[in-house]
Amino acid sequence: MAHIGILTSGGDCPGLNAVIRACVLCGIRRSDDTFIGFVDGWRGVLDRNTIDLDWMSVRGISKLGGTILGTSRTNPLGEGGGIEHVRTNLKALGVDVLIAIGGEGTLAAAKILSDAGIPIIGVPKTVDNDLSATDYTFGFDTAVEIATEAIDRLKTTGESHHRCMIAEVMGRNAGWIALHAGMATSAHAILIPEQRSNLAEICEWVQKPFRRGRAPLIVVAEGFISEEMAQPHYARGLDAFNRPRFGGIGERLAPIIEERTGIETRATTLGHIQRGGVPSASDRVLATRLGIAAVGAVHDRDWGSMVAVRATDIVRVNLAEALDSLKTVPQQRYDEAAILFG
Ligand SMILES: Nc1ncnc2c1ncn2[C@@H]1O[C@H](COP(=O)(O)OP(=O)(O)O)[C@@H](O)[C@H]1O
Ligand SMILES: O=P(O)(O)OC[C@H]1O[C@](O)(COP(=O)(O)O)[C@@H](O)[C@@H]1O
Ligand SMILES: [Mg+2]
Repeated sequence: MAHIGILTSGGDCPGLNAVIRACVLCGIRRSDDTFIGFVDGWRGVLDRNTIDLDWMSVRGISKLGGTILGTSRTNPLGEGGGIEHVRTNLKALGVDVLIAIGGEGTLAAAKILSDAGIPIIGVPKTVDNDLSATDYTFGFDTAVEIATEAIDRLKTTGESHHRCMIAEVMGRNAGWIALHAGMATSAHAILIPEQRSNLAEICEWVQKPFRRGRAPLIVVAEGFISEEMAQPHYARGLDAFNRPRFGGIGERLAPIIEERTGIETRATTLGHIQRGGVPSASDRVLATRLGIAAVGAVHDRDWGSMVAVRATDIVRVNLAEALDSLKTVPQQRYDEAAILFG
């Protein structure tokens, strides 16, 4: 029997609640574990702001988007925090082990705390699917579904008006959402951060389908950098961790494409819509399996590990392995998609 703390941190994504539910139900059934949830990620750890998580409080939440615990991008090691502060607060609350559900930022902080002797198990989450050591993260499938549905809609209005439509999707420095949603919607070009296409070839990919009587469709990832650009487009400054807040590359490209090709062009940024709403069935399943596996890791006292998916299996990896490098779109996956551009 263990007293387990759970937190969700970083950008939210569909499936977080399914992990929380699976952890709590599995822990209670398996070993009479007790649970508390930290409110708003690491912020709740620093402030000792918690809620009790029992059987009733997780009832029916698998299908809910967002996170019942709230989230934030608080740095537990930043101002007002620190390793000893975290250790003291967990001890005061009687927490034996912390399950941290987050992306590369959250898990980087978890790794530092774990190296300092604080028992932590990581669960990977992000719509961006950019975490190493796991084939997929929950939230990604739902984000791709939402983006695909939205882009299908952009296509019908684009076709009616004989316009070029640009759909901008999330993903930070990885092009996974763009690659998958772009392929699913038969985009005429998919622009991703991993590939520095130039404006001349982008315009060619727009003009070719237009000549065939089609409305050109471009799917662009928010972190895309064309050959002509010195850095990714961002106009909303930096976040608390000095990373650019992306968004707006589609709007930036639209007038350039319109001017060069003479084809009327409109851009739509899908933004946070991609992260909201109910998780897909497959994300619920993945999240539930990861939650069950996290409790397994707790009882094996496998501190500093992260549960992950490899093919169809749930495995455990070291947090260090997960943080080794960003998982970006490999050349072969891009080349495969690019055969159908234009
Ligand atoms: N390298 C790091 N070391 C320690 N803490 C980090 C690191 N990167 C990010 N964090 C903290 O974790 C928070 C969540 O990370 P973020 O990247 O925003 O979300 P995610 O966990 O979804 O990747 C950040 O706001 C920051 O405070
Ligand atoms: O919600 P915010 O703070 O505006 O951040 C937007 C960023 O969060 C994401 O949606 C998800 O990123 P994380 O998984 O790292 O939180 C990115 O695709 C996007 O660039
Ligand atoms: Mg992140």
